Amino acid sequence: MPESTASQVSSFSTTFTPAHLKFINAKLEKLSPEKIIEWAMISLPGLIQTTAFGPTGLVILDMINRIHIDQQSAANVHPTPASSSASEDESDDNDDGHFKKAGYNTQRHPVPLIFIDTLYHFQETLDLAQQVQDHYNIPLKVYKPLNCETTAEFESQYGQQLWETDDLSYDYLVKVEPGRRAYQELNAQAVISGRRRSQKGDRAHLDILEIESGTGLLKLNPLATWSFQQVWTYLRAYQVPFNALLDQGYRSIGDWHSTKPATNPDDERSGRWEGKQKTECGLHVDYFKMRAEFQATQKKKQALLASRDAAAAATPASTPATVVVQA
Ligand SMILES: Nc1ncnc2c1ncn2[C@@H]1O[C@H](COP(=O)(O)OS(=O)(=O)O)[C@@H](OP(=O)(O)O)[C@H]1O
Repeated sequence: MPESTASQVSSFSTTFTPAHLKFINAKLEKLSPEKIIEWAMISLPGLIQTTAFGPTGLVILDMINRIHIDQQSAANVHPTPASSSASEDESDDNDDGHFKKAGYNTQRHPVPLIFIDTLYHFQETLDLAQQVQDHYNIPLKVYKPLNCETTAEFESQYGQQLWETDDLSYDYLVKVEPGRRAYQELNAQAVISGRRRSQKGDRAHLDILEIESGTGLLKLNPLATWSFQQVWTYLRAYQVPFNALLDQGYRSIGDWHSTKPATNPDDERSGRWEGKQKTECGLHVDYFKMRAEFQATQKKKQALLASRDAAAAATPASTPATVVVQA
């Protein structure tokens, strides 16, 4: 990390107060996205990137790929959790051994990359995921809804079109839970996301660095200040692969059933959840609140099923029809 960046934002501490956070954000606001990412790669332990391969995430991915940090600095980024059972090979890896075990080449791409496969993505998004892995020669960690490999498996457990009947449970099952599982498995302490202020709605006042209450998980939004046009210009200038649907008027791309081309040129998320009040999928809202609401919904559903079963059991079996046999 160049001296200038390190000294501009140097007071990171995992126990910082809201005042520290404000101070750090004031410093980050003055840095370019590249410098913000560089700072995070050096200063934030357990840093990962989560992406749906939206244009913003692709710019971030490309920037990460262009940043080279030395081994000593990498040691600060991904400390190995203390493990008495580490083999000699693993202990030789020392500082970045944890992520090597998880299949990441910390030399080439030091920030693990995760994708939550909801099982309802467009084929174009899945193709792009493969294209990006090939282009950058990076491993991708894919997380799906728990115990579900296919849409058929998901629907056999939760029914068809769950997003229509119970969108909160749908969001929790396909996005929120897999995301949390990813953070836990990778020991993530800081997560890079592709949100920007110009995406409006809840994102209009987004801080570059956020801290999640209750968990202390850090969330970094390095392109918070960029417009769609800046993102697009970068993608073209650096020949970054992007989703083929962008050429068909799509701007923000999630599940196929909740995504249309943008209907308002001034609002890139106007094609999401058309006709609904909804503006977020749950990944970026209060996790504990979301989980509590999901659990309450499940309880209600179970109570309803139990009362239906009880009612069915209390109904006397219908009298078999009498068959009159004519002599
Ligand atoms: N499926 C999935 N897997 C991993 N990460 C994901 C996913 N969906 C959203 N994100 C993260 O949220 C960023 C904003 O996404 P969106 O604008 O599409 O909104 S939303 O999250 O779907 O509501 C998004 O930014 P991009 O990296 O530009 O895709 C990611 O950081």
